[in-house]
Amino acid sequence: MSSLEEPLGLGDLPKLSINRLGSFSSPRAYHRATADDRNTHKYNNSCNGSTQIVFHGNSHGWHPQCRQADSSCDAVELRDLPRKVMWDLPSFVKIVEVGPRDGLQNEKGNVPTSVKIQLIHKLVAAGLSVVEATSFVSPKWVPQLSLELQLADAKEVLKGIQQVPDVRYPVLTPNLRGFEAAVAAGAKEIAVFASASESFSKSNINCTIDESLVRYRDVTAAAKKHGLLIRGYVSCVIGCPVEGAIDPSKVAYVAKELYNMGCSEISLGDTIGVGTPGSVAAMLEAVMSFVPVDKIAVHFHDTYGQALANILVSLQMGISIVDSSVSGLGGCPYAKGATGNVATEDVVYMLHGLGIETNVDLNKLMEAGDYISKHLGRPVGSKTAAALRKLTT
Ligand SMILES: CC(C)(COP(=O)([O-])OP(=O)([O-])OC[C@H]1O[C@@H](n2cnc3c(N)ncnc32)[C@H](O)[C@@H]1OP(=O)([O-])[O-])[C@@H](O)C(=O)NCCC(=O)NCCSC(=O)C[C@@](C)(O)CC(=O)[O-]
Repeated sequence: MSSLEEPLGLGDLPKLSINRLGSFSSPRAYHRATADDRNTHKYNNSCNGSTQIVFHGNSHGWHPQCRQADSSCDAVELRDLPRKVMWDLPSFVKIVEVGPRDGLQNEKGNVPTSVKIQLIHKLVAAGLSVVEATSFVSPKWVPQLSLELQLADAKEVLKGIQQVPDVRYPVLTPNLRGFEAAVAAGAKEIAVFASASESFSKSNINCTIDESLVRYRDVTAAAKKHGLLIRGYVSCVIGCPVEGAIDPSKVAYVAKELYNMGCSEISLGDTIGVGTPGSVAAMLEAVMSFVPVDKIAVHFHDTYGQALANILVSLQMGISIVDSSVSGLGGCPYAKGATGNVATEDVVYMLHGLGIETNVDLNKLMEAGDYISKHLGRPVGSKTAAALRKLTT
């Protein structure tokens, strides 16, 4: 695949060249089931993944039953289905808001520094505890004027934020020069960003994957010396605009290296948004062989409208950190055609609908979305916000 026109199907996935994990089940979910449930095999799935649920009509109505060779699995009551499908979900999800950086870096017109600062304040007021603030990258090394315009004021943005205790404001640093500038501006958390695609690594940060890892070893060592938290990104975890499908083992390799050099969170970016739940599950399975699940974040661009489905499958596999962008702002200046991140409002709406806590106030979040959309002169990019606004106006 050399463009965004064809979706990546499961059949397109390259073979894994690493050991696969046996199971996704989280111990939390097992504990959540009652002892009775476990004894009657309702939760402790004895069907070993070969189960098919079939529906049988009888005098009691429609009941799904497990169809399997050894028939050791009890019939499952229909009323248990929602619980069965949702049993592995976390009770709390931490949302990492990337709109002020990942979102605004792709805007063509200039966004004043004061608007960026105000946006960050509004996002924090909505309850978001991690807001990626800006990026200390080279203003010279950009394919579009947008990035230069949007990130030239990184220092002013970081200095201008009234930082709230217990809120994290990570900033992107591609090298030691960016790291030093970030520290001088008061950064307490940095993010390094590598790629699982050689082509994207070259176009984004002008070096090979291995060269970037050498560079990030210096940056992370310096960050640890300063006692800073470090986030690590892997881009193009499903597909690359040039190389097409990316082997999950490549993603796992880069994620493992970043984790081993001290990144406390590894964010897996579907930069061009081509992933579907099947390809995402295979990629996560590979990464989870090397990085603990509670250290993994998912970062979906919504180019093909797959982001919420991909988030759901990630949650089912035990992930509880999700990156998103208010009003779906963004794109990537190095990935032509890719749209913004999944909208934070839509993620919050889905999570709350699933009974998952986020500590985010959806109304206040929509105010932040209205604020930036108004400034950019366009309608809000969140379906949830658009629908709820229609109801209230
Ligand atoms: C990595 C480099 C610097 C290599 O770029 P290079 O040209 O190889 O670097 P260099 O060391 O040769 O420096 C070139 C010039 O830039 C200056 N320079 C060098 N570094 C800095 C710096 N930190 N801050 C300010 N200036 C800097 C440096 O001083 C020099 O200036 P000159 O000597 O010619 O006057 C460049 O390629 C770069 O900045 N890339 C960043 C690109 C970017 O920001 N991409 C978007 C973010 S990644 C993303 O969006 C994906 C993500 C994270 O969201 C996840 C996902 O969605 O998948």
